[in-house]
Parts: sequence; structure tokens; C-alpha cells
Amino acid sequence: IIIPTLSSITCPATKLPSASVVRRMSSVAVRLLNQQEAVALDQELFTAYQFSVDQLMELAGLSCAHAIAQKYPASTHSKVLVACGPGNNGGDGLVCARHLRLLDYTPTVYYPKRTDKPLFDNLVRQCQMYDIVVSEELPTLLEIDGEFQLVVDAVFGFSFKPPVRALFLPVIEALSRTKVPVVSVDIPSGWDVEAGPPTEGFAIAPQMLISLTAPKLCARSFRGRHHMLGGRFVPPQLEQKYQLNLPSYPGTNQVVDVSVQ
Ligand SMILES: NC(=O)C1=CN([C@@H]2O[C@H](COP(=O)(O)OP(=O)(O)OC[C@H]3O[C@@H](n4cnc5c(N)ncnc54)[C@H](O)[C@@H]3O)[C@@H](O)[C@H]2O)[C@@H](O)CC1
Ligand SMILES: [K+]
Repeated sequence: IIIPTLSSITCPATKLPSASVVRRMSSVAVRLLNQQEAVALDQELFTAYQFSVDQLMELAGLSCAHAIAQKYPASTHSKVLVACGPGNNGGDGLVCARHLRLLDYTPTVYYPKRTDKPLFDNLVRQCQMYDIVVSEELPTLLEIDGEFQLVVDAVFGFSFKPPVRALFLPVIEALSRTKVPVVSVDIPSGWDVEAGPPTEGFAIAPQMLISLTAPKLCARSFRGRHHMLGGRFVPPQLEQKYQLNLPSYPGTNQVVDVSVQ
């Protein structure tokens, strides 16, 4: 298991908040975003750059499916449970499930609190039209361990504020206790975006973390095997403004492995 270490905490010569730190990942220094920066960057994409949520969600979900395919091939991990939350992180999960289906996986979606917006209705419909079961019922821990080979955690992303509300406690508990490898989308759900895993209750320990756009501060506490970066859509000017120091994506890949070597 590769354990990432914080080998460098230096604030770049910038006016950005002091919580912004640099972590060395191989030869690249990727800046970790605090919650406020993650939200601000997100807003700029939608306002200054006029992206629609659909556009970015499609690319985010696609990159998650590609990251999974790189590390957990369908030949050994075809049965995937995708747990989706009530916000855009859950939307990434729905998109990811659809792309996994096209990559020869058999995903099942757990989606307990549907977002009442056309985008999310459409994503659910598309999943169903691709023969993906979308359920409001959480499988038992026994079922998860017995019937699935991978779990995608798309419950909460960078807008999460602890503590976890009651409706989502069972899924956080199940994803914390399962023996099946967990892949977290953007943030391990239930973790504080900056401080990391909760000190009380259940804490998800993902085997893979897929940071989207740029890793968030809580990635310092990630102890899994694979840390991937996806969301290859950041405009160069925005990358400069936030001094993200993103690594190069290899070739035409949607994801890059940023695990510490
Ligand atoms: N910034 C970007 O560039 C992009 C972000 N995307 C995704 O969008 C995510 C952020 O999405 P959102 O801002 O919609 O937020 P999240 O998906 O992180 O979560 C917000 C939802 O969780 C609920 N919630 C928050 N705290 C809770 C708690 N303690 N207990 C129970 N429910 C709680 C909120 O009521 C809301 O419904 C990112 O993490 C990423 O996955 C992508 O879809 C597209 C690109
Ligand atoms: K997540």
C-alpha cells in the first residue's frame, strides 16, 4: 500500500488563503484546495466560463469511470454498487454508472434522495435505459460483500458539512464496514473537506480516491492505494489564477495517477 506523505507545506507566493498548501506527488506539486476555494473555482466555471453543470458532470463522471477501468478492470470487478448522494457528487455517480455500463461493468445504483431537477431526472432515466437498476433501498452489508466487487462512493463532495444527517448514516456505515474496495469520488463521503476523516462514528477508508479538478485538503489523510486526478476541463487561466500546478494528463487520458511513488 502506498502511503502518501506530506513532504512539502509551502504557500506559494500568492494572495490565496493560507490554507492553500502544496503537496509533492512524484515530481509534480499539486495544490490542495480548501472548501472555500473549491466552491469559488466551481462558481467561476459556471459564471465566468459559462459552463453548464451537465457539461462538467459528464466529464467528471466519465473520468471516474476511466479511473476505475484503469485500476479495477471489468474482468475482475464487474459488479459495482454506485452509491449516489443528493447533490452534484451524486450526479457524478449517475454519469459514472452509465459509462461503467459501456465499459462492460454491471453497475447497480443506490440513490435514496433524488434531486428534483430535470438534469437528475434525465440521468436516472438514462441509467434505467441502459439497464442499470436504480434503487432507493440500500443492500445489506452481507449483500454488498457477497454480491459486489467494487463500491463507488458518490454520496458527498466538496459541499459536505459534518455531521452526516440521519438518512445517510446507514450508507456511510455500510461503506465504512464493507470488505469490498471503495472508490471515493472527489472526497471520501463523511470526511470534512479540509480536516479529513471524522474522529467519531464511522469513517470511510477508500482504496481509491478520484479528486476532481484539483485535490482538496482532506486528501492529505488519504491512505489508500490509488489517488487519481480527473476532470480534465480546467481552463488554463483558472489553473494559473488558483496556482493549481496540475500534473500533465498522459496523452488523451481523462485521468492521471497522482499517488505518491
Ligand atoms: N467543481 C467542479 O469543477 C465540479 C464539481 N462536480 C461535483 O460536484 C460536487 C459538489 O457538488 P455540490 O456542491 O452539489 O455538493 P455535494 O454533492 O458535495 O453535496 C451537497 C448535498 O449534500 C447535502 N449535505 C451536505 N451536508 C450534509 C450532511 N451533513 N448530511 C446530509 N446531507 C448533507 C446537501 O444538502 C446537498 O444536497 C463535487 O464534489 C464534484 O463531485 C462535478 O459534477 C462537476 C465539476
Ligand atoms: K464522495
